[in-house]
Amino acid sequence: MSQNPIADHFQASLAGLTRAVESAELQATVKTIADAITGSLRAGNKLLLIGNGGSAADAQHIAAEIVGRYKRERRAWAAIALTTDTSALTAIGNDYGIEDMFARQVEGLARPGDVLIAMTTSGRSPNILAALRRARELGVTTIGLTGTRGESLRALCDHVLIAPCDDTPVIQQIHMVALHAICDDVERAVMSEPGKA
Ligand SMILES: O=C(CO)[C@@H](O)[C@H](O)[C@H](O)[C@H](O)COP(=O)(O)O
Ligand SMILES: [Zn+2]
Repeated sequence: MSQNPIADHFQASLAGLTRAVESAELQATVKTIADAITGSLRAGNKLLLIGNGGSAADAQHIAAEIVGRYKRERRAWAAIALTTDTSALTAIGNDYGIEDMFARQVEGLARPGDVLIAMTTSGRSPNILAALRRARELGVTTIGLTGTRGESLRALCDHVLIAPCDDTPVIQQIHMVALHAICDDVERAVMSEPGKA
């Protein structure tokens, strides 16, 4: 700790990102996840995203990159953040309980071959775990993004990206860098196929 808490914050962020960029395993996982999403979108399926709090905002951010565009001019691809429909979220939360708020939307909207990205920095949020379980039952590819507290997510996911850190905001920052890298890789891959752009 220095006398400058703001500088400390930047340093903590930098330290987390440095550990991430130095992890060959993490880089390989990012590529594996990108390939899974590329394959799903190429086959006409869709990407679903969920998260709580700041990660809910991140879910929306990435859905917008896919339906809109990341960097390249192309046709729209299918992605939806299940964090945005306040009527569905409040109705499900009120009638069934918060634990079901994403699982019920997954049940209604997901189809076999789709991909679900679930972000949880703790790896323990019951609404995220319930959605991953429901997705698996439905034949959806499950991807968990978490931090070092979230190792147990592996049991529910086809692929898990663990940010090498236990601090929620830094984990979220690493998730966003990884997700932008994934958007870039998916855009390059799908657009390189003739007639698929
Ligand atoms: O954005 C932040 C902290 O940076 C918070 O809003 C944070 O996302 C919330 O506390 C979430 O409820 C944490 O949930 P989770 O990541 O453990 O699933
Ligand atoms: Zn935050």
